[in-house]
Amino acid sequence: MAFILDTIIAHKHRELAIKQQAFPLAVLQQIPAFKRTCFSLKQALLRPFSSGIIAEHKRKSPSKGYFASTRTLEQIVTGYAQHGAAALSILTDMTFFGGSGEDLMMARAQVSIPLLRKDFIIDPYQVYEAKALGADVILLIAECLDKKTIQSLSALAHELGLEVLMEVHSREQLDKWCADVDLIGINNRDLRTFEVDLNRSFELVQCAPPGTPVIAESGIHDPQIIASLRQAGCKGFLIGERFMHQPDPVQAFQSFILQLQQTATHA
Ligand SMILES: O=P(O)(O)OC[C@@H](O)[C@@H](O)c1c[nH]c2ccccc12
Repeated sequence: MAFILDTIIAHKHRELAIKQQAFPLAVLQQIPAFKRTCFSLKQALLRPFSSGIIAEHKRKSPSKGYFASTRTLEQIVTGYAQHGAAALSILTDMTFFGGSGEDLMMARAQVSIPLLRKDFIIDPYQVYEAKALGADVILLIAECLDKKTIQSLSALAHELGLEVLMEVHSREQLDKWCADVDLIGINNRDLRTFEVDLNRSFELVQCAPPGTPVIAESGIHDPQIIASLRQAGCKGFLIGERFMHQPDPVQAFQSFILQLQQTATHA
């Protein structure tokens, strides 16, 4: 059986062909968001007293199915921003994660903090699209891309004023880093087996290129672990399920932030 990641990428190629026909580049470039000035995720994470939390809007996942949240995207993103999220991650993949470009556009209309377009980017078209939908940062998953492609997609992102988050899951993938990569994400979840191991972040943060802030991604459920990850050198913490799995993700986020503040003051 093919791994899910291979299935997703094959699907992205088909989706791309259809989208490029329906919305040619010239059309994307006419969308007002295409001309906006982006927010910097790098700066948001390095700001003193930043919570460092990048809260993710995710409707479902291939491993968990639909999440329990009963709130609208608008309620969720405004709540996260109001209660101290440093940035938001918005899933735009529809088939496997239930998201869409409209989700990103709706989030953009609600909040003025950095937005990460969470998708499987394999082609320049998707970088233009990210800008037109209102994103500030794109995700490049090292597992799916060779170094040359990471270089060219990152250079294009910078041309459009977007930042680049390169996601890795192994020491070797860090070698795909190039100067246009602004942030490193360490995914604790193996995208091939779905296994989660928080030690990935603790191990790989030590190997990250200096000057490129590191974000620990996936499987973070406990505010206490954030203090340890921070001590190890992580500047950002990408959290989805922990909140989306609650009927009221905003309330869950708020009490998480409170606990986080308490652990910080007792440290
Ligand atoms: O829901 P979690 O375990 O808190 O994880 C969030 C985020 O890290 C995860 O959704 C993710 C990380 N990298 C990805 C790449 C594609 C899709 C999803 C992801």
